Amino acid sequence: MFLLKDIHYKDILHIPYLEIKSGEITCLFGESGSGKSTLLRMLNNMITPDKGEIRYQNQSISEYIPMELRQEVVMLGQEPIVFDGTVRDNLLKGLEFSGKPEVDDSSLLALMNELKLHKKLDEDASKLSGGEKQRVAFGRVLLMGAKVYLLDEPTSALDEETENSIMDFVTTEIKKKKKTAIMVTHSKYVAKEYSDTIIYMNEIATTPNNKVGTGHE
Ligand SMILES: Nc1ncnc2c1ncn2[C@@H]1O[C@H](COP(=O)(O)OP(=O)(O)OP(=O)(O)O)[C@@H](O)[C@H]1O
Repeated sequence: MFLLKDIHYKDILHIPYLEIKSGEITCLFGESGSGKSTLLRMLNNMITPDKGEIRYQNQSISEYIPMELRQEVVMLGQEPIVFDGTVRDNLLKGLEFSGKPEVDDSSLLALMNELKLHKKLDEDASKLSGGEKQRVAFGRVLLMGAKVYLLDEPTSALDEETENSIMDFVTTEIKKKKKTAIMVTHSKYVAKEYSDTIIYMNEIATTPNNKVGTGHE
């Protein structure tokens, strides 16, 4: 689904060659500062490499209209974005931005239940805890029905039990709907339990602190 060739970005990341498969859940694993978020942001053209080519579905990513690409390859960033308004407003925001029809309250409540978000739809989203905000942002992204989900530490603010329960739900949904996910995680357990492929940054990339082929663990 993605093919990267000889990518250079500042002195942060150099990736000689990388393929990411369609229909899989791929985890990016590596030490802090190894360029995981940078790589993720390249995949929906939020960052453009200085050199090299990224292909998405056999076409250079630079040939896509960025806004259209980002609706198909949707990003859930490390810091959850919360808009002014209620939990409902926040869940529906992605659909609103992409011009898609709204979803009724019962579907929103069913999604919230799966995300272990036991809050009212009319609740002020700014009053939610960090972990709750993260799940509202996750819900918003899931509702968008994208082809590819770029998930940057989507469960970092959650306790282990909630994290596992949400990962169970999300990965089942992604597989059922034949979507693709590329996820950054610091959890070895999450990477091993929920991914089809683990990409170790120290094996695919060179950074100032890092050489290709140094192996992992
Ligand atoms: N726009 C930028 N300009 C300059 N340096 C940047 C920029 N974005 C990221 N960096 C640097 O690039 C390196 C990689 O950052 P990145 O956020 O991709 O790492 P990461 O592996 O996701 O880290 P973490 O696990 O801590 O989130 C870091 O040293 C960071 O400071």
